[in-house]
Amino acid sequence: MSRDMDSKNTFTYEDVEMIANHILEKVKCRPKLGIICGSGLGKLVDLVEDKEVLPYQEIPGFPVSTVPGHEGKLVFGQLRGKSVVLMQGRAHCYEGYTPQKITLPVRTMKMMGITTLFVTNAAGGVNKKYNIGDIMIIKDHVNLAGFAGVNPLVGVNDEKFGPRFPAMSNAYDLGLRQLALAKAKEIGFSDFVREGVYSMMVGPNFETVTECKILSLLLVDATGMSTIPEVLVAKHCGMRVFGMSLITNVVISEYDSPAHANHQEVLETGERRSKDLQQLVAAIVADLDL
Ligand SMILES: O=P(O)(O)O[C@@H]1C[C@H](O)[C@@H](CO)O1
Ligand SMILES: Nc1nc2[nH]cnc2c(=O)[nH]1
Repeated sequence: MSRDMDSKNTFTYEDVEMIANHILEKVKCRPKLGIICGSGLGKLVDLVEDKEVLPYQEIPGFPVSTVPGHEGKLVFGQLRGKSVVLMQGRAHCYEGYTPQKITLPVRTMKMMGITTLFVTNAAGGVNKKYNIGDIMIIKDHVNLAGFAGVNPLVGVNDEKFGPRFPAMSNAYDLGLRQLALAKAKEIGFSDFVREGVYSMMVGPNFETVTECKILSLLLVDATGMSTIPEVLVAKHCGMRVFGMSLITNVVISEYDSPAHANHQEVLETGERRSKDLQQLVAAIVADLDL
Protein backbone atom coordinates (compact mmCIF):
# COMPACT_ATOMS: atom_id res chain seq x y z
CA MET A 1 0.00 0.00 0.00
CA SER A 2 1.16 3.54 -0.74
CA ARG A 3 3.09 5.29 2.04
CA ASP A 4 1.12 8.48 1.09
CA MET A 5 -1.14 7.41 3.94
CA ASP A 6 1.60 8.49 6.40
CA SER A 7 1.24 12.18 5.54
CA LYS A 8 -2.55 12.16 5.95
CA ASN A 9 -4.19 13.76 8.98
CA THR A 10 -7.73 12.55 8.32
CA PHE A 11 -8.78 9.16 6.97
CA THR A 12 -11.76 8.09 4.85
CA TYR A 13 -13.66 4.86 5.43
CA GLU A 14 -11.85 3.39 2.42
CA ASP A 15 -8.43 4.44 3.84
CA VAL A 16 -9.17 2.71 7.14
CA GLU A 17 -10.46 -0.39 5.35
CA MET A 18 -7.20 -0.58 3.37
CA ILE A 19 -5.07 -0.21 6.50
CA ALA A 20 -7.09 -2.89 8.36
CA ASN A 21 -6.77 -5.30 5.42
CA HIS A 22 -3.03 -4.61 5.23
CA ILE A 23 -2.66 -5.63 8.89
CA LEU A 24 -4.91 -8.69 8.55
CA GLU A 25 -2.75 -9.91 5.67
CA LYS A 26 0.27 -9.88 7.99
CA VAL A 27 -1.16 -11.67 11.05
CA LYS A 28 -3.07 -14.89 11.63
CA CYS A 29 -4.82 -13.82 14.84
CA ARG A 30 -8.44 -12.55 14.56
CA PRO A 31 -9.20 -10.79 17.88
CA LYS A 32 -12.45 -9.29 19.13
CA LEU A 33 -10.77 -7.54 22.09
CA GLY A 34 -8.39 -4.58 21.79
CA ILE A 35 -6.35 -3.09 24.64
CA ILE A 36 -4.57 0.27 24.51
CA CYS A 37 -1.64 0.47 26.94
CA GLY A 38 -0.97 3.85 28.56
CA SER A 39 2.31 5.45 29.67
CA GLY A 40 4.53 2.85 31.29
CA LEU A 41 1.79 0.20 31.05
CA GLY A 42 3.17 -1.63 28.03
CA LYS A 43 4.18 -4.59 30.17
CA LEU A 44 0.58 -5.78 29.80
CA VAL A 45 1.92 -7.50 26.67
CA ASP A 46 3.77 -9.92 28.98
CA LEU A 47 0.37 -11.57 29.47
CA VAL A 48 0.12 -12.43 25.79
CA GLU A 49 1.07 -15.82 24.36
CA ASP A 50 1.73 -16.77 20.71
CA LYS A 51 2.64 -13.18 19.92
CA GLU A 52 2.60 -11.66 16.45
CA VAL A 53 4.14 -8.17 16.53
CA LEU A 54 3.81 -5.28 14.06
CA PRO A 55 5.74 -2.02 14.76
CA TYR A 56 3.62 1.08 14.03
CA GLN A 57 6.27 2.20 11.51
CA GLU A 58 5.22 -0.74 9.35
CA ILE A 59 1.54 0.23 9.37
CA PRO A 60 0.67 2.93 6.80
CA GLY A 61 -0.88 6.02 8.38
CA PHE A 62 -0.34 4.93 12.00
CA PRO A 63 1.04 7.72 14.21
CA VAL A 64 4.32 6.79 15.83
CA SER A 65 4.62 7.67 19.51
CA THR A 66 7.62 9.84 20.40
CA VAL A 67 7.21 9.54 24.20
CA PRO A 68 9.26 7.33 26.57
CA GLY A 69 7.05 4.54 27.93
CA HIS A 70 5.24 4.05 24.59
CA GLU A 71 6.92 1.29 22.53
CA GLY A 72 4.84 1.73 19.38
CA LYS A 73 3.92 -1.86 18.55
CA LEU A 74 0.73 -3.74 17.76
CA VAL A 75 0.89 -7.07 19.58
CA PHE A 76 -1.54 -9.86 18.64
CA GLY A 77 -1.91 -13.12 20.54
CA GLN A 78 -3.76 -15.09 23.19
CA LEU A 79 -4.63 -13.75 26.65
CA ARG A 80 -6.36 -16.16 29.02
CA GLY A 81 -7.59 -18.16 26.04
CA LYS A 82 -8.93 -15.16 24.13
CA SER A 83 -7.59 -13.65 20.94
CA VAL A 84 -6.50 -10.09 21.60
CA VAL A 85 -4.61 -7.18 20.07
CA LEU A 86 -2.69 -4.78 22.30
CA MET A 87 -1.46 -1.36 21.33
CA GLN A 88 1.83 -1.16 23.17
CA GLY A 89 1.87 2.62 23.32
CA ARG A 90 -0.27 5.36 21.82
CA ALA A 91 0.23 8.73 20.21
CA HIS A 92 -1.07 11.95 21.79
CA CYS A 93 -2.30 15.28 20.39
CA TYR A 94 0.51 17.09 22.25
CA GLU A 95 3.01 15.29 19.99
CA GLY A 96 1.60 17.36 17.13
CA TYR A 97 -0.84 14.82 15.71
CA THR A 98 -4.46 15.64 14.88
CA PRO A 99 -7.20 14.05 17.03
CA GLN A 100 -8.24 12.13 13.87
CA LYS A 101 -4.74 10.70 13.45
CA ILE A 102 -4.29 9.55 17.05
CA THR A 103 -7.62 7.70 16.83
CA LEU A 104 -6.92 6.02 13.48
CA PRO A 105 -5.85 2.84 15.34
CA VAL A 106 -9.29 2.64 17.01
CA ARG A 107 -11.19 2.75 13.72
CA THR A 108 -8.66 0.31 12.27
CA MET A 109 -9.32 -2.09 15.15
CA LYS A 110 -13.06 -1.79 14.58
CA MET A 111 -12.54 -2.63 10.90
CA MET A 112 -10.40 -5.63 11.94
CA GLY A 113 -13.31 -7.06 13.94
CA ILE A 114 -12.66 -5.64 17.44
CA THR A 115 -15.95 -5.23 19.33
CA THR A 116 -14.65 -4.50 22.86
CA LEU A 117 -11.95 -1.92 23.63
CA PHE A 118 -10.03 -1.56 26.89
CA VAL A 119 -8.29 1.81 27.27
CA THR A 120 -5.67 2.39 29.95
CA ASN A 121 -3.71 5.45 30.94
CA ALA A 122 -1.45 7.00 33.53
CA ALA A 123 -3.22 9.84 35.32
CA GLY A 124 -2.75 12.34 38.11
CA GLY A 125 -5.02 11.84 41.12
CA VAL A 126 -7.26 14.89 41.69
CA ASN A 127 -9.52 13.27 44.28
CA LYS A 128 -7.85 13.88 47.65
CA LYS A 129 -8.70 10.34 48.80
CA TYR A 130 -6.63 8.80 45.99
CA ASN A 131 -3.13 7.45 46.59
CA ILE A 132 -0.27 6.96 44.18
CA GLY A 133 -0.57 3.44 42.78
CA ASP A 134 -4.38 3.28 42.99
CA ILE A 135 -6.23 1.91 39.98
CA MET A 136 -9.31 3.88 38.92
CA ILE A 137 -11.98 2.21 36.83
CA ILE A 138 -13.34 5.01 34.65
CA LYS A 139 -17.08 5.53 35.06
CA ASP A 140 -17.32 8.73 33.03
CA HIS A 141 -15.20 11.52 31.60
CA VAL A 142 -15.07 15.30 31.24
CA ASN A 143 -13.77 16.16 27.79
CA LEU A 144 -11.93 19.38 28.60
CA ALA A 145 -9.95 19.16 25.37
CA GLY A 146 -13.32 18.91 23.63
CA PHE A 147 -14.40 22.16 25.29
CA ALA A 148 -11.48 23.71 23.37
CA GLY A 149 -12.50 22.09 20.07
CA VAL A 150 -10.09 19.13 20.18
CA ASN A 151 -12.41 16.28 19.22
CA PRO A 152 -11.78 13.55 16.63
CA LEU A 153 -15.46 13.54 15.60
CA VAL A 154 -15.27 17.14 14.34
CA GLY A 155 -15.44 17.31 10.54
CA VAL A 156 -17.34 15.53 7.81
CA ASN A 157 -19.23 12.58 9.30
CA ASP A 158 -19.32 9.34 7.32
CA GLU A 159 -22.36 7.40 8.57
CA LYS A 160 -20.51 4.19 7.68
CA PHE A 161 -18.41 4.87 10.80
CA GLY A 162 -21.27 6.06 12.98
CA PRO A 163 -23.92 8.73 13.61
CA ARG A 164 -23.36 12.49 13.37
CA PHE A 165 -24.53 12.98 16.98
CA PRO A 166 -23.45 9.99 19.07
CA ALA A 167 -24.67 9.63 22.66
CA MET A 168 -21.96 9.58 25.36
CA SER A 169 -24.09 9.16 28.47
CA ASN A 170 -23.16 5.48 28.66
CA ALA A 171 -19.61 5.66 27.32
CA TYR A 172 -18.06 3.25 29.84
CA ASP A 173 -19.95 -0.05 29.81
CA LEU A 174 -21.72 -0.74 33.11
CA GLY A 175 -21.44 -4.53 32.83
CA LEU A 176 -17.67 -4.33 32.32
CA ARG A 177 -17.27 -1.91 35.22
CA GLN A 178 -19.20 -4.26 37.47
CA LEU A 179 -17.14 -7.24 36.28
CA ALA A 180 -13.90 -5.32 36.97
CA LEU A 181 -15.00 -4.33 40.48
CA ALA A 182 -16.07 -7.90 41.23
CA LYS A 183 -12.74 -9.26 39.97
CA ALA A 184 -10.81 -6.64 41.98
CA LYS A 185 -12.62 -7.84 45.10
CA GLU A 186 -12.03 -11.50 44.26
CA ILE A 187 -8.25 -11.05 43.90
CA GLY A 188 -7.96 -8.86 47.03
CA PHE A 189 -7.47 -5.50 45.27
CA SER A 190 -10.48 -3.65 46.68
CA ASP A 191 -8.33 -1.42 48.91
CA PHE A 192 -6.74 0.29 45.92
CA VAL A 193 -9.25 -0.12 43.09
CA ARG A 194 -11.74 2.73 42.81
CA GLU A 195 -14.29 4.04 40.35
CA GLY A 196 -14.13 7.64 39.19
CA VAL A 197 -14.25 10.35 36.54
CA TYR A 198 -11.34 11.01 34.15
CA SER A 199 -10.59 14.27 32.35
CA MET A 200 -8.18 15.15 29.60
CA MET A 201 -6.39 18.36 28.71
CA VAL A 202 -4.15 18.27 25.65
CA GLY A 203 -0.86 18.73 27.54
CA PRO A 204 2.12 18.35 27.33
CA ASN A 205 2.45 20.48 30.44
CA PHE A 206 1.10 19.21 33.72
CA GLU A 207 -1.60 21.30 35.43
CA THR A 208 -1.22 24.54 37.33
CA VAL A 209 -2.46 24.61 40.92
CA THR A 210 -5.57 26.62 39.96
CA GLU A 211 -6.33 24.20 37.11
CA CYS A 212 -6.21 21.34 39.63
CA LYS A 213 -8.60 23.19 41.93
CA ILE A 214 -10.98 23.72 38.98
CA LEU A 215 -10.78 20.01 38.03
CA SER A 216 -11.82 19.15 41.56
CA LEU A 217 -14.82 21.52 41.31
CA LEU A 218 -15.73 19.82 38.01
CA LEU A 219 -16.09 16.45 39.84
CA VAL A 220 -12.95 15.06 38.18
CA ASP A 221 -11.14 12.30 40.11
CA ALA A 222 -8.12 11.84 37.85
CA THR A 223 -6.66 13.75 34.92
CA GLY A 224 -4.47 12.91 31.95
CA MET A 225 -3.62 13.70 28.33
CA SER A 226 -5.22 10.86 26.36
CA THR A 227 -7.99 8.24 26.24
CA ILE A 228 -11.04 10.47 25.66
CA PRO A 229 -10.49 10.87 21.88
CA GLU A 230 -10.14 7.07 21.61
CA VAL A 231 -13.32 6.50 23.64
CA LEU A 232 -15.31 9.00 21.53
CA VAL A 233 -14.28 7.25 18.33
CA ALA A 234 -14.85 3.77 19.76
CA LYS A 235 -18.36 4.64 20.97
CA HIS A 236 -19.12 6.42 17.69
CA CYS A 237 -18.43 3.19 15.79
CA GLY A 238 -20.39 1.04 18.23
CA MET A 239 -17.66 -0.57 20.34
CA ARG A 240 -18.11 -1.62 23.98
CA VAL A 241 -15.62 0.37 26.07
CA PHE A 242 -13.87 -0.23 29.38
CA GLY A 243 -11.32 2.21 30.84
CA MET A 244 -8.76 2.16 33.64
CA SER A 245 -6.39 4.83 34.96
CA LEU A 246 -3.30 4.10 37.02
CA ILE A 247 -2.87 6.96 39.49
CA THR A 248 0.83 7.55 38.91
CA ASN A 249 1.06 10.79 40.89
CA VAL A 250 -1.20 13.12 42.80
CA VAL A 251 -1.74 16.56 41.34
CA ILE A 252 -0.36 19.57 43.17
CA SER A 253 -3.25 21.57 44.56
CA GLU A 254 -1.50 23.82 47.10
CA TYR A 255 -0.04 27.15 45.97
CA ASP A 256 3.69 27.48 46.67
CA SER A 257 4.15 23.72 47.17
CA PRO A 258 7.75 22.76 46.26
CA ALA A 259 6.49 19.46 44.74
CA HIS A 260 5.91 19.12 41.00
CA ALA A 261 4.63 16.44 38.62
CA ASN A 262 7.11 14.73 36.29
CA HIS A 263 7.10 11.97 33.68
CA GLN A 264 9.78 9.94 35.51
CA GLU A 265 7.44 9.46 38.48
CA VAL A 266 4.68 8.42 36.05
CA LEU A 267 6.90 5.73 34.53
CA GLU A 268 8.19 4.53 37.92
CA THR A 269 4.66 4.06 39.30
CA GLY A 270 3.72 2.17 36.12
CA GLU A 271 6.69 -0.14 36.62
CA ARG A 272 5.88 -0.67 40.31
CA ARG A 273 2.24 -1.52 39.65
CA SER A 274 2.68 -3.44 36.40
CA LYS A 275 2.19 -6.91 37.95
CA ASP A 276 -1.03 -5.83 39.73
CA LEU A 277 -2.41 -4.30 36.56
CA GLN A 278 -1.57 -7.48 34.66
CA GLN A 279 -3.34 -9.56 37.29
CA LEU A 280 -6.47 -7.42 37.19
CA VAL A 281 -6.64 -7.27 33.38
CA ALA A 282 -6.09 -11.04 33.16
CA ALA A 283 -8.87 -11.72 35.69
CA ILE A 284 -11.31 -9.49 33.77
CA VAL A 285 -10.42 -10.94 30.38
CA ALA A 286 -10.73 -14.50 31.67
CA ASP A 287 -14.44 -13.88 32.42
CA LEU A 288 -15.22 -11.64 29.48
CA ASP A 289 -17.88 -12.69 27.00
CA LEU A 290 -16.87 -11.59 23.53
O1 LIG B 1 -0.73 7.78 27.39
P1 LIG B 1 -1.05 8.17 28.80
O2 LIG B 1 -2.30 8.97 28.91
O3 LIG B 1 -1.04 7.00 29.75
O4 LIG B 1 0.16 9.12 29.26
C1 LIG B 1 0.12 10.06 30.32
C2 LIG B 1 -0.13 11.43 29.75
C3 LIG B 1 1.24 11.81 29.21
O5 LIG B 1 1.43 11.23 27.96
C4 LIG B 1 2.16 11.20 30.18
C5 LIG B 1 2.60 12.18 31.22
O6 LIG B 1 3.52 11.59 32.10
O7 LIG B 1 1.41 10.15 30.85
N1 LIG C 1 -2.46 15.93 32.72
C1 LIG C 1 -1.85 15.01 33.46
N2 LIG C 1 -1.48 13.87 32.89
C2 LIG C 1 -0.87 12.95 33.66
N3 LIG C 1 -0.42 11.73 33.35
C3 LIG C 1 0.10 11.21 34.46
N4 LIG C 1 0.02 12.06 35.47
C4 LIG C 1 -0.61 13.16 35.00
C5 LIG C 1 -1.00 14.40 35.59
O1 LIG C 1 -0.80 14.69 36.77
N5 LIG C 1 -1.62 15.28 34.77
